[in-house]
Amino acid sequence: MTTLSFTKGHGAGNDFVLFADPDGKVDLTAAQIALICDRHFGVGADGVIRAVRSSALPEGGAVLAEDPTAEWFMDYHNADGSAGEMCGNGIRVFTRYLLDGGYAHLAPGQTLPIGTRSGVRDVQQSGTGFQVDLGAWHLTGDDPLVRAKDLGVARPGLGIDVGNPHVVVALADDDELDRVDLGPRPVLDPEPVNGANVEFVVPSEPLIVDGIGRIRMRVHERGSGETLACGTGTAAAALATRYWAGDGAPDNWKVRVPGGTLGVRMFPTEEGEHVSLSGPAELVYDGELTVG
Ligand SMILES: N[C@@H](CCC[C@H](N)C(=O)O)C(=O)O
Repeated sequence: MTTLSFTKGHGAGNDFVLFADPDGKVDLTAAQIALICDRHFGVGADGVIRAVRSSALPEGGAVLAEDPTAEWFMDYHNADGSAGEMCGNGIRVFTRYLLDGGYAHLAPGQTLPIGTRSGVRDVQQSGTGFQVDLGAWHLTGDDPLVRAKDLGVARPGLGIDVGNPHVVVALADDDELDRVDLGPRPVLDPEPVNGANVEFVVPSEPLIVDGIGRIRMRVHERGSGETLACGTGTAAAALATRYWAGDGAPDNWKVRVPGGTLGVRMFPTEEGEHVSLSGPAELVYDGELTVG
């Protein structure tokens, strides 16, 4: 039996169980993680985040080679126990957890480098929440047809990688977005080799206000099902909408999701265009759980 002190947190309703394991001694199985995330038999969450020192993990070697100051690694697992490369809401909540727990410090204007399975990600304060540079993005070329319950005919998807894989589908209007049933996992044809998170988007009316693009989005996350928000998914959705909109489309976006609104910004760097995500990060309560 392992007893863990945990904290429950969320970013725009995308919720996580977080615990500290600085020296990498707690190795939960996929079944244990799935039980913790179960909303009836466990704490209930979209994922589990372990705060572990990069130096205590095999994956941490690459992280420390990229940035020797990336002391902390966000060890993220989905609700079914599968490992995720990156979590855009999770990393903001993780930052709040590190700061409130005294594991790290972040002065205004500074950045906190955090290790993830998709590399080092820099986080900084933004209003009452945080902004994370998700790094360089790319079209994957995996553009499957997507079938979802109550949506009628299959729709074309656009594959986008922002550190983890996404397929974005444009819907006609709010009625379609409200109608689609994301309980069952959408069927992708062909299925990308590593699976994908699937985002459904509609443009707001008007699409652009004061130079900022606006869309609504719902998501079915790989390994977690429908969630109230997906940070990397909002970045993929904004990138896809800008791609479809063509020349003159803005680089700043507001993405409305069932759990709130997140900001997305695209900006040039020496290694190509990066995309950043900003939004809230809340810690809700502390508890103790025993896993057998
Ligand atoms: N909720 C996350 C994404 C979590 C990982 C995802 N389900 C995957 O398997 O890639 C976010 O906020 O980005």
